[in-house]
Amino acid sequence: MVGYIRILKSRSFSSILFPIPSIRKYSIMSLVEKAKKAAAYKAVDDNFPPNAKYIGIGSGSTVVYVAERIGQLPNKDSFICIPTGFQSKQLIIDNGLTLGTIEQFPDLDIAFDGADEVDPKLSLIKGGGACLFQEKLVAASAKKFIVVADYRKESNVLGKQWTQGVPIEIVPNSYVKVTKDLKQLGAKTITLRQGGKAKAGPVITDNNNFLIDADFGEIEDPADLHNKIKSLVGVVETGLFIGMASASYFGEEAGGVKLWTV
Ligand SMILES: O=C[C@H](O)[C@H](O)[C@H](O)COP(=O)(O)O
Repeated sequence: MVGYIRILKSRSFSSILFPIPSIRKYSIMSLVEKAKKAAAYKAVDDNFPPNAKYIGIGSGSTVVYVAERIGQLPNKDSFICIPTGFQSKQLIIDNGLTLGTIEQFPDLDIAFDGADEVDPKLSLIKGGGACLFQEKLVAASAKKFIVVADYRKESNVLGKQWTQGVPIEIVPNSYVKVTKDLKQLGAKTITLRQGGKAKAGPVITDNNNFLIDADFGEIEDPADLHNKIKSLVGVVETGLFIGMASASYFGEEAGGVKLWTV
């Protein structure tokens, strides 16, 4: 949306139009950013276990605020943070937290992560940032898994808000076969995710794999769909996270934070 500022020149009363392309965009973005930050801070404040030793830190733009809040804790030297990918590792380092690996510490007290879409049973679509496999490994290793998101992620049925499709991590040379198999499963569109301006060719995940986005429309039975996709040869993991999260914090457009639990 392009806006304009009209400058009146006092002498001639003629006017000049200057484009202000981003004023509206900035105000919307700052609302979303505020919502993400509010959700992340509240999620950490409500859930961070006082004597926690091992913490999973997810990926994406909302988790940035989780790492920031955890980095403000006075006892931040007393626990170890386990990342879900490259960006997550940087967040841990940049916030002065102690970095560990999931191989060293496979039993986590809690993990925090973002989501692309959340339904009332706390089934999730994740992987919009191509990090789903390590995210699922970390979430599955945690006693408690908490989601942080903004209001755009709330949904009554998965596939309604996140319309670009279910992210699926696959072994690279299987993409033609998996694409055919996903068609058989009823996917409406199947896209091998591309790097866009940043890279000619497909996105490569932190695990050196490819990513497919498969749009199944509204997903009535996410667990069933996950199981069917997961059983295809070549599929490493799906972005459907079922029965893993215990709470989801949503920063609201009007301010405040909404909590969904199961
Ligand atoms: O691959 C990326 C992850 O699943 C993210 O947690 C997810 O895409 C949500 O990211 P954001 O907080 O930026 O919306």
